[in-house]
Amino acid sequence: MAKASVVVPEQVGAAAAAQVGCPCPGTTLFPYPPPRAGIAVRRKCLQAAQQLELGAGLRGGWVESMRASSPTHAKAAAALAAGVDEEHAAWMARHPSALGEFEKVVAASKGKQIVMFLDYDGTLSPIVDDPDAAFMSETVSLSSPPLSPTLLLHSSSSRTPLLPHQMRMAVRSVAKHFPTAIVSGRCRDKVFEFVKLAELYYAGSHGMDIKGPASRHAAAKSPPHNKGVLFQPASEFLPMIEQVHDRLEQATRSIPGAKVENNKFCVSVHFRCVDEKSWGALAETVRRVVREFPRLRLSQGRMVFEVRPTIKWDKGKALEFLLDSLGFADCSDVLPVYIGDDRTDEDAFKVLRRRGQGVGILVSKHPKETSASFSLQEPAEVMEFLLRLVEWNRLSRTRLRL
Ligand SMILES: O=P(O)(O)OC[C@H]1O[C@H](O[C@H]2O[C@H](CO)[C@@H](O)[C@H](O)[C@H]2O)[C@H](O)[C@@H](O)[C@@H]1O
Repeated sequence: MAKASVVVPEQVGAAAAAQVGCPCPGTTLFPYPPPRAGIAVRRKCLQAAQQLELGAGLRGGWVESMRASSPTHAKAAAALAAGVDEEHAAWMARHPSALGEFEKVVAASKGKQIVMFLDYDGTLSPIVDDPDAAFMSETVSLSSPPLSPTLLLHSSSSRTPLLPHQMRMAVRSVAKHFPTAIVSGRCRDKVFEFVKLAELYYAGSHGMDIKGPASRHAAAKSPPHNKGVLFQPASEFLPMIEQVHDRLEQATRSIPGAKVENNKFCVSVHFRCVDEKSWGALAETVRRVVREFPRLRLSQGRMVFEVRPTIKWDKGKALEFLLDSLGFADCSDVLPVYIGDDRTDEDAFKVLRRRGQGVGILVSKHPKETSASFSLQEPAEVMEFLLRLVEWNRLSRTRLRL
């Protein structure tokens, strides 16, 4: 089987890298150059995060790692080092904008079926303080007349703020053209409540809860062996997750701003609204509780601790499972496109790299270590990218018919 469809922007990056004096313009995998103190700071933070996961960190290490998950802190750390702009330009050379390199992305899909994988928080919805308020839509009913992708494309490219319902319309349009899955750390029901599109695949709890389209129309279009797909590799952990959730809620009650979220097969402990002075105490509390459950592990996302089963399952495995379910196991004529913003999305980016197949796009305004090939700055750009894909596919199909 030929697997030649991975899109790596080296050629694009090399010229730009030369311009900004990047020391290793030809590197292919994990090409992030470490020349500056800002990077060293983040590397230290990353090591601290790994220590945290292993449960071997010192209190200072945890707090550093918590700081690294806050863009404002990461930015401040980078600003301490000289040449922030240069660092950013070098990073962009490695991970060019998927909008700027749109033609290159779609060229890779020639003769292939695009399959879309979309993270939720920070990708389809902007990051907000209250996790229960990360809406895609709050004011416009689903019965509102749909906006055409072309209209949306024009309104989004003018950089006006996103209307709350526009992203849902963009995802709906994309799902009409390509099989589309939402892959989220949230529990499946909750992410469905936000997205509200029955025609999509949903992989909640970091991929540990996968379900196929609920709408009859979409289910009818699914491959026959995949109707009603439901996969829950961590179901035996349900009682344990309930227990750890209750323990964490009780143990963190005295820390103002801490919020524990039950995501069914995993638990999130948020510290976005916790005073930085209490971060050390919170990290220690969470770690103490998780130690009571040797079959659970601790990792970190964007200002959040994630507690989950030790099983070898993550967003990357979910991506592979979904490709298989869609009938693309061992196929060279498929181009998975994964868009995400968080550390947990790196598992999926790594799978694309390993398979040598697909397009990984990191959503970030700031340089980050990543296995993604391309970048987009924020959800508004994600929407623009989705709409361009729809428009491109519509035009290509029209051309084929002529
Ligand atoms: O995989 P994702 O869909 O990106 O989910 C990861 C976590 O996202 C949510 O938390 C994040 O977004 C919140 C709302 O913007 C923000 O307040 C929080 O600081 C972020 O970490 C969600 O609440 C978590 O349960 C997910 O695990």
